[in-house]
Amino acid sequence: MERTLGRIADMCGGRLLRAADADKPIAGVVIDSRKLGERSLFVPLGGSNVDGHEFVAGALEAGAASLWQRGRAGAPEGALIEVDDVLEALQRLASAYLQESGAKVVGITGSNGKTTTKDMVYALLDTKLRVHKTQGNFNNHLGLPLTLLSMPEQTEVVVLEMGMSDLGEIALLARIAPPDVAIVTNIGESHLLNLGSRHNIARAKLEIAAGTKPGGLLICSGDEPLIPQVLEEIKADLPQDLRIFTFGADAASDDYPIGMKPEGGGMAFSARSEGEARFAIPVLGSHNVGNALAAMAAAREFGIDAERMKTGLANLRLTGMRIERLTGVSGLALFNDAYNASPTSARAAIDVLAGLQGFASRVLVLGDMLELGADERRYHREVGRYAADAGIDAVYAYGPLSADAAEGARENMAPDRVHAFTDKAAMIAHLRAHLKSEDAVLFKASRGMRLEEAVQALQSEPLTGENGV
Ligand SMILES: CC(=O)N[C@H]1[C@@H](OP(=O)(O)OP(=O)(O)OC[C@H]2O[C@@H](n3ccc(=O)[nH]c3=O)[C@H](O)[C@@H]2O)O[C@H](CO)[C@@H](O)[C@@H]1O[C@H](C)C(=O)N[C@@H](C)C(=O)N[C@H](CCC(=O)N[C@@H](CCC[C@@H](N)C(=O)O)C(=O)O)C(=O)O
Ligand SMILES: Nc1ncnc2c1ncn2[C@@H]1O[C@H](COP(=O)(O)OP(=O)(O)OP(=O)(O)O)[C@@H](O)[C@H]1O
Ligand SMILES: C[C@@H](N)C(=O)N[C@H](C)C(=O)O
Repeated sequence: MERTLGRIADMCGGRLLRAADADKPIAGVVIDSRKLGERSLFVPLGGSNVDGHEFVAGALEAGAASLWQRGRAGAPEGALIEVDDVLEALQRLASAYLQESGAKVVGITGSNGKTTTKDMVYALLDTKLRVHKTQGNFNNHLGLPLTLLSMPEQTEVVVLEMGMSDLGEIALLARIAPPDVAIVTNIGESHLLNLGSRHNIARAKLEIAAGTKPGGLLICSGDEPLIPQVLEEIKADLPQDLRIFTFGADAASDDYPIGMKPEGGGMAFSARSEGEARFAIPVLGSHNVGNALAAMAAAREFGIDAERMKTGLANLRLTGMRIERLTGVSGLALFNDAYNASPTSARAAIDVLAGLQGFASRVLVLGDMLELGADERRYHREVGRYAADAGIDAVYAYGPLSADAAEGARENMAPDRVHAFTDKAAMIAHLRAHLKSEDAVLFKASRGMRLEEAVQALQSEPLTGENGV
């Protein structure tokens, strides 16, 4: 974003403290003073360690401009814009910049699949349009505005992940960036701790529908009964002429896969919406075919045809740690699905593992699934039982909650095939001593468990058992 400081003051609802700075050229917004340049606008935010205002004087000395919280003492001399609330000013600036750019908005929310679907929508639109997308997981009240402010001026479509962990959060994000196309991937159990019920998760997610532009398109799962139920409850809040397109497993939805099968390390499928065309995605899992159908529906809205869809999906570059296939030095097949976990995504991961062919053993390493609220132990036990019923050959459970997953697995697995740990190093040592190079191991846990550390260990260290190499 390039604007004069005076224009930025107008865009964010602030007051320029020195009129002489009105024509100062600004290129880019930063929230970390260690990354600014002389044409930056520094936005000082509070954090768990320090308040960014402590770095404003240094930013001005470096030639940058800065926001300043109205009423805060000690404002240094320099190119300052005084605002009522720094975070709100950042959000207003981002929204104003989006409106001035004229870019269309694809907003993506859901308990699981936001990042994956974002990457897919980006890959499809990028075959024809100038597209910008959320980097990593920057999907909240701070990440979304920063995504917008990093958007090139000529962007035609911006693809935004919209995350939440409480009611009202998606509504805020949709106010900052009202979607032309809104996607709700699924309603799972993520953040049940705050929301209390899946019904409330659905209400929180469908705030994106209420925030969509009149005549806009809502693309959502047709397999989730809570979605039509909540849409009926909130129909008075929905925009005029909202169009709804559903994707799901069968003909109960507007679109569904035909002839879906694992192929070449990913999935191949046709779609009811695209006739005889065959598509391929370089990632396993029927749930990722569902994500692809949602992404294709969004792309269709922007005139992307089947040939471009084939190209875009084939060239998909998926953000890491989403069933990411890796190989250990021993030749062991590793599937790193350790970015995050909830019961829905854990079951999806187990389905992928159970469907793998050509491996001596299929091993699940399951870490705790966090933020699930009062029923967390039951959810873990049910996932462990699900793994046993799916025919997984061995289950490693890591973390205090995963002890319940181990109990659930033992309901239908030999006890010597189920191992529970609270010490990551001990689990890694046991894995290295008992895995064979012909095995496949899938890792699944919430972000807070940092299970990727076990993936990295098995990727870089040899196996030590009698069959290890
Ligand atoms: C404000 C900020 O920058 N926070 C980040 C910062 O946090 P920390 O508390 O450590 O900051 P400090 O106290 O160190 O510093 C305060 C500020 O001062 C700046 N500063 C510091 C030193 C200096 O010399 N100069 C400086 O200018 C500094 O830059 C600070 O601004 O660092 C953390 C570690 O890197 C970051 O994690 C933290 O970022 C916060 C959490 C954040 O919200 N970041 C967004 C960009 C973001 O989108 N992060 C996503 C995670 C989003 C997420 O969790 N989404 C949920 C759903 C939504 C939940 C919602 N309720 C919520 O609250 O998020 C999901 O399930 O997906 C990400 O990074 O993945
Ligand atoms: N439609 C889906 N149904 C179930 N699980 C899914 C689905 N899509 C992705 N997943 C799984 O959920 C996990 C997270 O995927 P992804 O990062 O794309 O979702 P997200 O919504 O961005 O997650 P988070 O909210 O934790 O950032 C991965 O393990 C992935 O395999
Ligand atoms: C913080 C939120 N984005 C998240 O990832 N929560 C999971 C459950 C975790 O912290 O592990």
